[in-house]
Amino acid sequence: MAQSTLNSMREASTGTLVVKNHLNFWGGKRVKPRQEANAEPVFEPATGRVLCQMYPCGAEEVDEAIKSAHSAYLKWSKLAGMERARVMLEAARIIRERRENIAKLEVINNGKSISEALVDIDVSWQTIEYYAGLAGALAGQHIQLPGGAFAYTRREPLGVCAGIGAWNYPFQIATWKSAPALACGNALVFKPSPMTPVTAVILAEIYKEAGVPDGLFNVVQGGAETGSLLCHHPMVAKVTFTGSVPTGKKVMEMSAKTVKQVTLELGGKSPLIIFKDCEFENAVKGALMANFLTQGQVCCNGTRVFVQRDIMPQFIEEVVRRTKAIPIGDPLLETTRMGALISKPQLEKVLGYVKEAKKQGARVLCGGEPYVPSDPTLKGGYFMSPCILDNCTDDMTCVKEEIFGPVMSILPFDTEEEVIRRANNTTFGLASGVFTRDITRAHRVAENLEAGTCFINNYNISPVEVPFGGYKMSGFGRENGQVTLEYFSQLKTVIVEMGDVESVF
Ligand SMILES: NC(=O)c1ccc[n+]([C@@H]2O[C@H](COP(=O)([O-])OP(=O)(O)OC[C@H]3O[C@@H](n4cnc5c(N)ncnc54)[C@H](O)[C@@H]3O)[C@@H](O)[C@H]2O)c1
Ligand SMILES: C[N+](C)(C)CCCC=O
Repeated sequence: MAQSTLNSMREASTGTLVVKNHLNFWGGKRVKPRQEANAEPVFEPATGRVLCQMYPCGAEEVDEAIKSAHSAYLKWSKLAGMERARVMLEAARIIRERRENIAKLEVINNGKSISEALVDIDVSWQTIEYYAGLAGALAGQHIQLPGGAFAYTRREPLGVCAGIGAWNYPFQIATWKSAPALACGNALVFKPSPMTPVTAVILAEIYKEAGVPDGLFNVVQGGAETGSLLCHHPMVAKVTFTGSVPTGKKVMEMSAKTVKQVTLELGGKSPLIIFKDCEFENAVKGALMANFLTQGQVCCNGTRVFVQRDIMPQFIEEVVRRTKAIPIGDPLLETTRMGALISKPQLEKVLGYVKEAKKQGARVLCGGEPYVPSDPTLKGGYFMSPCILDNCTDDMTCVKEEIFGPVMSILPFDTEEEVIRRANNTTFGLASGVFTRDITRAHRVAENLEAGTCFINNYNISPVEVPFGGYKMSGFGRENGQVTLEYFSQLKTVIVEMGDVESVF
């Protein structure tokens, strides 16, 4: 089934695909929506055309998906780690084999360029492969106690977990959540963003084809209401959420009612600090990587670019020159480097931020305008030209708020002490970056920045082996890396007496 859906992608081009298959998945198969009344159109960002309809799941459907997950969990959790690993490795292999077609479908639904989507799909199978490798290594401790008694700990799964995803990395988010969850012996019910419903169900089909029990990875479609049903459900042990800060707060509040564990991967307004002793060419490339991937719709983007005053003129000249040269257009073309934003409202919101920045005194050095590609198919797409703002100050809205679009704000600084204070002056704390040739300074700055990640002399790379997550209001818990196993498992202590019970009674 997965293969036949994906096979149709070979011929698909921008503006041609219509998705008609059911997008819910539980009990090991696609499930017809129960009610078609609340259908929401899903758009192809590059054309503005309707790609499919999304039918939100109601309480009965969510309950069915969770019960299906629970019965799969009872079987899956009894397998040895190595047995789970074998199935997961097969899923990773299938994704790798079908990477082009999955990436194409992702592009059509999300609007990002195919060159980026291919990387996202590669990161996805690597994530599953990585956690498959760790599944067999899950282990407890043995603790010797007096009189021959001893204790041991068991690392056990949590049960049924719920995943709620954002729209910027639809397939990758589903794998970042499912791979560690499944490796630890859990089942997952995943709700993608209502704007990007089409690729999570492909992942569900691939897991099934690889041999997971029916119900182990399920997809329920919907928006806030469906998400809140997951957060309230008594059979859900944990919610792993990726999205905005306001929604994250609600997820935490709802989950508290039944004391569910929560992981929150939220937004950011990350600082990127460029010292005058940097390797200049790399710093400019780093600033572009920090701002313009996925049309700037990246949680960890370094959108506050602090540049040491001495190199400001050269930096501006070069970063603007390169930004103006970014090829915008049909995201399925290999030469395109910037596709379309996710939706018309998102495009308008981002353009609104640029307008507001100008009103507050920022200067637009390039971009910040709607962009209409010459290809007539793309006339209704949600494109804009990547924007660089200077003359910015720390109190401007464009410098304080997460824009989630291709808008870089440049801020001059003089000293290290000053820039660290200003970089930390935010409620967010997802990521940060520093470019310098001074190794001592690099580590000192990394230590002092209040963020879950600090990139030194690069930006926005995320190897699956390293933990990713926020400080402050950017959330808590981690994805990727070994540590994430701790967020998808719980520790049981078993105490064993080898002698007689010494009773005080
Ligand atoms: N830290 C990370 O790893 C990371 C990654 C990607 C995106 N993000 C953040 O996500 C945001 C953009 O994504 P978005 O617009 O999809 O975010 P969002 O908060 O609007 O939605 C995220 C998800 O939550 C669901 N949702 C909305 N209301 C809900 C409710 N009341 N209960 C339960 N679920 C609910 C949505 O349907 C969607 O699936 C940005 O702030 C970005 O920084 C963070
Ligand atoms: C893969 N990146 C670029 C590090 C993005 C991770 C997910 C954030 O939105």
